[in-house]
Amino acid sequence: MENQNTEEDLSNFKEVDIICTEPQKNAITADSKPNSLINIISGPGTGKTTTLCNRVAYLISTGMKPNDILVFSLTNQSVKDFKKTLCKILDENLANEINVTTIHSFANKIVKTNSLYWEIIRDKKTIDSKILNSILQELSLNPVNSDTSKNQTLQTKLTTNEINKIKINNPGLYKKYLNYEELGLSSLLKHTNVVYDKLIYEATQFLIMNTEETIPSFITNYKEIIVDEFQDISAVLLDFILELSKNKQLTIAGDIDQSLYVFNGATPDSNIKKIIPHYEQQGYNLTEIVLDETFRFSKNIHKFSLNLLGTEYSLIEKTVDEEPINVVREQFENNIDEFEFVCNEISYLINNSNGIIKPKNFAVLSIRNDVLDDFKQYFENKNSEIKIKRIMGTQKWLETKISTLVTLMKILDDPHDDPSLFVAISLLDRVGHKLTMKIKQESEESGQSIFDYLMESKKFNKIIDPEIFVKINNLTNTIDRSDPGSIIVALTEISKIFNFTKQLKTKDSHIQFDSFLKNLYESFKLLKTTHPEETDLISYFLSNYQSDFLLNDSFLDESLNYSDGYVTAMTIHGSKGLEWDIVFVLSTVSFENNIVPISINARTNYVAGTRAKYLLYFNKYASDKTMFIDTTNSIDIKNNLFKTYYEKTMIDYIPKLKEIALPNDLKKLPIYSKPMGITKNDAHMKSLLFNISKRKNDNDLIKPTVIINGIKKLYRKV
Ligand SMILES: Nc1ncnc2c1ncn2[C@@H]1O[C@H](COP(=O)(O)OP(=O)(O)OP(=O)(O)O)[C@@H](O)[C@H]1O
Repeated sequence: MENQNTEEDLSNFKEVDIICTEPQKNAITADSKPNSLINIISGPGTGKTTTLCNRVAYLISTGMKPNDILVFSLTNQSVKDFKKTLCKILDENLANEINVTTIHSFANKIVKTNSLYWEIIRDKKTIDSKILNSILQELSLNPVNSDTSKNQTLQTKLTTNEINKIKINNPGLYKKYLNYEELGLSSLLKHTNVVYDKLIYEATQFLIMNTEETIPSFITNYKEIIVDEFQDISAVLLDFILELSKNKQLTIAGDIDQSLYVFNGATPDSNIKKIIPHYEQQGYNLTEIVLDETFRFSKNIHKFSLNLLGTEYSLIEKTVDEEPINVVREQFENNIDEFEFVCNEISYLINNSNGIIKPKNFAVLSIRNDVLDDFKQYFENKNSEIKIKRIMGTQKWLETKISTLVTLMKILDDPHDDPSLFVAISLLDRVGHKLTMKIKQESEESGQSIFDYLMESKKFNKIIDPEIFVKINNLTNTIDRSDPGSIIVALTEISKIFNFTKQLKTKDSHIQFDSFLKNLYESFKLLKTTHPEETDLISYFLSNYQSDFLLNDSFLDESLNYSDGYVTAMTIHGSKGLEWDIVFVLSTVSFENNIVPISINARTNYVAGTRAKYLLYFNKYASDKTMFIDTTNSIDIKNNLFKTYYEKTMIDYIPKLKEIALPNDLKKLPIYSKPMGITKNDAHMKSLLFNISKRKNDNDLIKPTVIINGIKKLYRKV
């Protein structure tokens, strides 16, 4: 076979059978062919990620090289989870050779290597008044007079929400908007999502405009592209993926019903409507596989979740066989009562389980960060012996102005890094976009870096104090790159030089700034213990902060190593793809002292409800009543006494799935139980202990339905 080397390398590995279900097997072993699509449709806990990882292992066992496979996921967290699962299946060194990355990080490399970077941060064209008008029309705003269109800019008009509205309702128009480089530097900082889309758009354009010969091999060398979390992809991302996977095998997996990022521009419906015909019409190979068995929960949680979604169909045929426990639906008058209840339940379960139930078995989820912060405080005051941890799903700081600190760190790393200095000097008083462009152009003409040019030509001295460059030189020469303290001091100094703290206008952003520096300091200190050989922490940080664990506070926790773990408190959005034995979903309707109501849609509820393996508490505020989980009475429904949050489900998007789906009888309510903390209902405790301890003794209760062996096997180090 062509991959001699891989086969030789693999001789060091032991063969292990893949244990999986029949549909999983079909997805794992489907042929990898150019211009071919495998669409894995999968509900919660049906092994989407596990199956994709097994597929990677299988492909390698059939002779593919690790660098023939490119795996995309959407967020740093999901990339991390994918890598973790891959390491459990493959030998760690082999697993680390597979490129698992976010789509944005990969596109960023394409754009950077092709010096399109400048194009992105520069105003090129003025927007066409026709396009501007169609965008305004889309938003039901007044049209502009074509005479004034010359200076019309969208950046002052559109909020992030408005941009997202165009993005979702009219992807074609949005792409035109991206093409018209109406995005000045200030709007780049304002609409982070647009910057990301612009990046993807430029990378796609690069692929379209170039041929196989002119595209660097690191972009084209892959044979198979795998995309996890496909449901959360936007139209702009889909274009990029389709372009990149030309002549390659594309394998996608997702669950539209768990798509949470529609507010952020994900377009699961139009993506499915586009990708399937794209392959069908060209006569390409298309394989659709439905994973029909969940390994996460038994039938009670399944029925409850389907009712949360408001769907009459289920694609999951088989649930877990454990002792079923009823879902608890308890109501509260205020959040102190709710917090008190949750705290009592957790300590009751832990303290009466003979050590079988541990803090790590619990998660407390909410749609709201502030509620979780309050809950954590309450919990710590009450249960000082049980540890609780707030996990942040996304690296929030990357979405804020604080991310400019990375730019400043790049200058500390290398003052001749032009793009960074370009951004930094625009932070200075009296320095506008025009002047920075002039400096850039002149430095280019002189053949010098911006730093050298400004130091040597004294032309801009009146506006930019030359002392700045002397100070930066001093900083970069004296900084001890292996010393966390020295780096933080230098970062604070350079922030002062560029007036950065002055730019942080609100009290919140100052608090963020301080906590970011503190977090960074702790991460660097920890890094020194985990990677003692690393002498240049700055460059380690810069090459890893996008995709790695640094700054992710769950990383800090791993080293804390509480013997029984901690109770996790996190947002529903952050919890996607994760699972716990016992999950509390806090009520979502505002209480009196929390007056901003947050609307929650069916999919968010569905993701929250399907995080629990054995026991789910789905709390509610007293007056909050939800159709199909609290009532099926048609008169109540007619009188609008019960809310609906329902929207289209997977079956609406792919109607042919109805043929294989099972009915879910919405007219029958799932059965609820009384909370055991109040009634001390030991029947629940018994089932819970039975399930948790049985799993421990029985190697996670894995019951193989199909074993792929004999011909194809995967490998793990001996
Ligand atoms: N064939 C199998 N036999 C036993 N357990 C399995 C099998 N496939 C997957 N699992 C287990 O099921 C659980 C869920 O798997 P995984 O996280 O891959 O599902 P998922 O579909 O990606 O979940 P989600 O939809 O929530 O993101 C994991 O604990 C995994 O180990």
